[in-house]
Amino acid sequence: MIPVAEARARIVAALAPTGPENIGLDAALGRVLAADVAARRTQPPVAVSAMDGWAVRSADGAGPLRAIGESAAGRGFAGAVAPGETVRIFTGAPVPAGADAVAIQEDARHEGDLVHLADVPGPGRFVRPAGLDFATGDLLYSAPRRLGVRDIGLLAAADVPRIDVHRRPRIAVLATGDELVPPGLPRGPAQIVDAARPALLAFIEARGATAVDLGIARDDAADIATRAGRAAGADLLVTLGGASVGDHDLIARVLAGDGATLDFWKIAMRPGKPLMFGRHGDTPLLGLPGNPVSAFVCSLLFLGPAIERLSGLPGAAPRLAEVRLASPLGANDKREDYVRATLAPGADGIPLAQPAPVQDSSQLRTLALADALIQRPVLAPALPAGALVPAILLDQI
Ligand SMILES: Nc1nc2c(c(=O)[nH]1)N[C@H]1C(S)=C(S)[C@@H](COP(=O)(O)OP(=O)(O)OC[C@H]3O[C@@H](n4cnc5c(N)ncnc54)[C@H](O)[C@@H]3O)O[C@H]1N2
Ligand code: MOO
Repeated sequence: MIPVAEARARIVAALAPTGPENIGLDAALGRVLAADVAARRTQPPVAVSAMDGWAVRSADGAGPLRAIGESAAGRGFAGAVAPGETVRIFTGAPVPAGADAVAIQEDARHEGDLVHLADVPGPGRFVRPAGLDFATGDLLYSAPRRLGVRDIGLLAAADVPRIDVHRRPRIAVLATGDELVPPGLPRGPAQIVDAARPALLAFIEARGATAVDLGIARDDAADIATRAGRAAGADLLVTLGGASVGDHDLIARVLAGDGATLDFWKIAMRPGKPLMFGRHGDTPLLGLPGNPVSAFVCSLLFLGPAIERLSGLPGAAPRLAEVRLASPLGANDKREDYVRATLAPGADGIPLAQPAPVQDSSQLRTLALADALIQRPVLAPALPAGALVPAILLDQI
């Protein structure tokens, strides 16, 4: 059994980022930049007003000033403002030559051609200078970076309609087990519903990769090998189940006979001990345990970073937050433990974590209703209620 951090490091080190592709901004959300991006324009392109009011020369004082025209957004005033003059101006409109400030209309009285100011703006007041946000050639982003909603806005503003991003990783998923039947189909009395594969497919899509569903293989060497063969060309093959040592746990044996090599098999973690990693032909292979909670926790701790790495990012461990135990926890053994817990608001702002009383790795309900996974390091001592512990928050997952 190797430690969790070492397993993750070995997985990430064995994977290389996918190559670049050029895509439109409309498809950019969640994608990872493969090249730096510079602004292709200056924003704002000229000095513009931040308010509706009057463009003035601040040195003119309260006036009265003579109104000589109008500057609207997208349609500036062609002339210049001479001493004693003003131009009606609106938010986003170019500040005319000669003017150096804007008086907001609430502070101005307009009678015929004459404008009186109740409050005289200082130089630059309510003027957005050219390039306030960015200028042509400014480096906006260094690759790699996963693009969020705000990034789409900035790229659009910078007139960058297309970008180079890493190709979406293609992750092939193969479930195994004679007992598995997809949801909604007829089942024999000892059969169960395949729950881990739909969850895994959803996890992959949620992480910005493309899931390639290879279905459910029977506990049969030929079926497993045939289906695994269809993963050729994928960036990663993820198997589900059959990872342990039982007579019907065939993944390691079948794939080894089919040209797979294993880098490691079994990690010091609960749930998720029988995790395996290696290669099947040219395709990296991640073997997840079949217990659905184990499969999810392994996805979170290893597949997530693997997808990140394939996407061009570093492949970091999930972030840990601090929570406070609502009840005591026993001492831990040699396996790093991830304990399902619900969270309640704590008096001091630190959430109070209540571990589920039973932590069996078959129980999807306690997983779905959990708010956090408390991390228990190897050989952690027993802890009383009130102790602070690290946890992965599940609210975004
Ligand atoms: N003698 C030992 N037995 C087991 C060990 C061990 O070290 N020695 N490890 C245990 C641990 S820990 C785990 S985790 C499981 C992992 O086993 P497998 O990866 O071989 O998974 P299966 O045997 O195929 O299935 C385990 C369990 O999960 C159910 N399952 C499988 N796939 C799905 C699915 N897609 N959806 C829902 N449920 C699924 C399956 O029916 C089994 O109940 O091994 C322990 N045994
Ligand atoms: O690791 Mo298994 O995942 O303990 O049930």
